[in-house]
Amino acid sequence: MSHFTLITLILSATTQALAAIIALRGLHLAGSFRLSWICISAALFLMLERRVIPIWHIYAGRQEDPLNTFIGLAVSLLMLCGVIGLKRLFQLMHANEVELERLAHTDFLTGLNNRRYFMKKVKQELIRAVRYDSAFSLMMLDIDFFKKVNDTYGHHIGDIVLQKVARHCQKTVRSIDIIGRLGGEEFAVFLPESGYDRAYDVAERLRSGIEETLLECVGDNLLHVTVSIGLVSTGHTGNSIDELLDLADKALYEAKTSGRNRICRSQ
Ligand SMILES: Nc1nc2c(ncn2[C@@H]2O[C@H](COP(=O)(O)OP(=O)(O)OP(=O)(O)O)[C@@H](O)[C@H]2O)c(=O)[nH]1
Repeated sequence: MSHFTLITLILSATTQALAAIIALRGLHLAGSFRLSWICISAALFLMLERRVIPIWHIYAGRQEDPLNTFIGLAVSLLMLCGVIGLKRLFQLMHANEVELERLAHTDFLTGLNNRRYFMKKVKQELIRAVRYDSAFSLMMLDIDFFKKVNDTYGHHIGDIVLQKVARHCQKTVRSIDIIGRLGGEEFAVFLPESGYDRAYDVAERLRSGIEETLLECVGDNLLHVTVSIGLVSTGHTGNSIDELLDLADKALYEAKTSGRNRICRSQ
């Protein structure tokens, strides 16, 4: 190996090792992959250039040529960087997958389950409820005169109201309850192991809690909203999720037409 090749290799190896260290501190997927690949290729190249350097010779004290010792150490370092880089790459890929899955299930504005995922989870719960003949309830909740909020304060404030109502719902229900944003200003909550009385209590806590809460989102002005709720409870055990939502929607419509800020039950 000529002096020129050697110096070029040393410089390139040092640069790559430094770049790999930077990469390990949070570089994105493609960068991490490229750097690991470069480190490992550089290490292999160095090994082949010296006709395969047995690294363990260095540690066993059998390597006498100082150049070989140096290249052996460079190979070890590059290999190490490459392996750590690969490990980081797999971690990033896994984190990306988890994040993509989360995004596919989540409503971007409120952080609740989106409609599709809500339906999927409720379908599973329904199968369980039918099998064990257990009680359940489903409620649909809609913010009253929400168009007026948007028209008066703007869409941005409307979004904040949606987020605050979503947070209130999340805080009020149990962790086993399934809550989702069906779209617009409409939310749904599925309550496993809950017959009408228990579900009505929860619905009333949601309704009164939102009515009493003054939303601090319009500068110094406090905003006040109410919700209407349609409730369907067991007795409809044989129904599909679509049929249940339809029943809850009809009850919600009744709550809207009979004055809003109230709970109506599906008959
Ligand atoms: N800020 C905001 N507004 C939304 C969003 N999605 C839907 N809306 C608005 O929600 C409003 C819904 O209005 P309507 O369906 O007339 O219902 P409403 O005014 O709440 O009246 P009632 O339901 O009958 O009490 C519309 O103005 C939509 O533009 C959203 O993500 N953000």
